[in-house]
Amino acid sequence: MEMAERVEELRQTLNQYGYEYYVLDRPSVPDSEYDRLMNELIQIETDYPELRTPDSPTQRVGGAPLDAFVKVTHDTPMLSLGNVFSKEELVEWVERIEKDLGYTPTFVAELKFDGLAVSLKYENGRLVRGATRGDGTTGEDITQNLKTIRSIPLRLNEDVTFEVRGEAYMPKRSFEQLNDERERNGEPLFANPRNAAAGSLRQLDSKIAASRNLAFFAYGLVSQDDLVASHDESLDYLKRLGVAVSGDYTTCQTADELWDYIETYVTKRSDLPYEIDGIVIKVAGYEEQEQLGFTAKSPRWAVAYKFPAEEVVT
Ligand SMILES: NC(=O)c1cc2c(N)ncc(C(N)=O)c2s1
Repeated sequence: MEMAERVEELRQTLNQYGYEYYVLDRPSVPDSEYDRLMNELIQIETDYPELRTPDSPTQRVGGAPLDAFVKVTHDTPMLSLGNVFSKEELVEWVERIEKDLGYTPTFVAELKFDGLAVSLKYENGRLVRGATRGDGTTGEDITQNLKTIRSIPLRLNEDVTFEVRGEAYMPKRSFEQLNDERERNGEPLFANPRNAAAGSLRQLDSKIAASRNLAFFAYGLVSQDDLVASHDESLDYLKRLGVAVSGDYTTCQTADELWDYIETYVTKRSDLPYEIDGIVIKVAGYEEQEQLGFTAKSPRWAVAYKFPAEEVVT
């Protein structure tokens, strides 16, 4: 078989196995099979360096540490969300939307992951840039570190060009293991998974980021073309492309349904393998989002219900 064909075949197989393992958490082959194919690809790319490309699964852990992060400007600002802290405030927010639209739209309720907001730019299905939110307009290029996150695909199932927005986070188990290790080494502990994720993604040496077992959930996409017509469709579309999307979202028709969803997670959140600090509620339809627009710093068509701060058990 032609070497280039074998390389492409190995890449597609390894990307599929990686997706099953890291995104679906449902591997279809034993680790030994994955490692065998990965070693074959590494060997071929070593013998034929011209066949090695940035989107190869062998290129997840970058080269030499950076001296600094390059600043990037977000074509579409990464806005922050307005917050509500009670059912009354949530009902007021829903009523304002009903008044603006003249009817009650469909809402999507999702988990609010407590990590670091990031932007992933894909061109023709390949990850070309990963960046932090920064101040919403200017972030930092942390592509090398984000490529080490196994649930971030380097190559999508379709050659689309768009931007994915989501949260890079550290699962609770990774956080506990990291702090146990730091305690053994007499290093300062991280206060919480969010700080640990932020600290990991600020590392100039991507080998350190790669060692921190970070994960990622997409929660939106930005595109110039009309790929989908609503937010819930965008989540299904991202899943189809091989991007990690949390399955814990639901559509709601009323404030009461939204509040029921919030209440289930007030208790359920402690059982989740990652931290959440609230529930994000969005108007589902892109036309309604367009109609509602933005305030100076936040969308009018989305809000975050923040859980009460947990009493710290001393
Ligand atoms: N700042 C933002 O727009 C968002 C921030 C977050 C977050 N931290 N977690 C989840 C979502 C979501 N499910 O939409 C959003 S949206």
